[in-house]
Amino acid sequence: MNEVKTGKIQQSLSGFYDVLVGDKLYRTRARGNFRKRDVKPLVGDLVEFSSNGEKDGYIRSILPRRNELVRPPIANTDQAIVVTSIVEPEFSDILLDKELVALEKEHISPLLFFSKLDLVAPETRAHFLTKINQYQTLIGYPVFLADADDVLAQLRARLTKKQTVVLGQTGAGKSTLLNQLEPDLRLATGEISQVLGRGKHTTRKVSLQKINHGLIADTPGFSSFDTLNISVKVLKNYFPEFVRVAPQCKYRECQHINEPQCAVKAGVKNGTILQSRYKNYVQEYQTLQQQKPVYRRKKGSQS
Ligand SMILES: Nc1nc2c(ncn2[C@@H]2O[C@H](COP(=O)(O)OP(=O)(O)OP(=O)(O)O)[C@@H](O)[C@H]2O)c(=O)[nH]1
Ligand SMILES: [Zn+2]
Repeated sequence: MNEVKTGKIQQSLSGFYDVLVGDKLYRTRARGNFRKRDVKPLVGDLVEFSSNGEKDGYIRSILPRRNELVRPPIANTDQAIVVTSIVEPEFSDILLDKELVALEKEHISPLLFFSKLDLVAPETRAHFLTKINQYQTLIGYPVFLADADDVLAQLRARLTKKQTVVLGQTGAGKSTLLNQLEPDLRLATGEISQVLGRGKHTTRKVSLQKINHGLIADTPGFSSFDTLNISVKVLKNYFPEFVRVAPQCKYRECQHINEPQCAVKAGVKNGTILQSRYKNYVQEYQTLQQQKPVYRRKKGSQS
């Protein structure tokens, strides 16, 4: 008998989609007519599928997505652990801030995890800690340090009933963290890297794994960040600390660039907004502005 079920795509493998329904996994395909419609099912998608067997089925529809990331390709993510190393690869606030903007745009909550603090001298560590902690105190992002007591328990507690992605530069320590969080996953990541060999991480597939009553996806690392696909006018909306003070700017549409009496610029001056965040905002603003010039229609020019 053909039965319609709803489940979540756990991984996709050459035309097949593994769909999780509770604890059960179904290997499904997308129907021909469905494939023509130009919507490709993504890992994380909630789908309706018909099944007349114990283990297989056909996807009939994708339920509306709450959000969608392009890199990694995944839908319906609640939160992201952004793994950033202090060295090897070297800390870059530009890269971090770009990642954060991409997440804010999709309403995905960032958790910031900093690795390799043990590899630097105490003075360097102290210098970085001041900066890192400001992401929590001045912006509000939860900060986790790889070498802090109890960091794994704290992170693990955050994973319950959530879909989490682990993001970060190649070599930042994503897989290392995941294996510490869930030692059962070690086998899976070990197998994959053996098959693909070193340095072929970019071809690695995204898949959701069960962890502490939630789901987590390790993702291929990146070595640089794509250009943000954002309209220049709304970039400011993805800096939460700007959004909080913006009502105090003189102009309602203040872009926090050249306008007088700007609360964001005042915040940078009095130390309540990180200087580097503002600098990265201005830089990104200019980049986006050059890419997509804003055409303003002159008043009265409509015909
Ligand atoms: N000393 C130290 N080494 C670390 C730490 N975290 C990760 N490493 C090492 O850094 C290297 C890269 O870590 P991975 O976990 O493979 O990094 P990744 O982010 O998964 O990298 P890709 O899969 O290539 O994207 C490994 O040799 C780890 O042992 C840390 O906190 N301290
Ligand atoms: Zn302003």
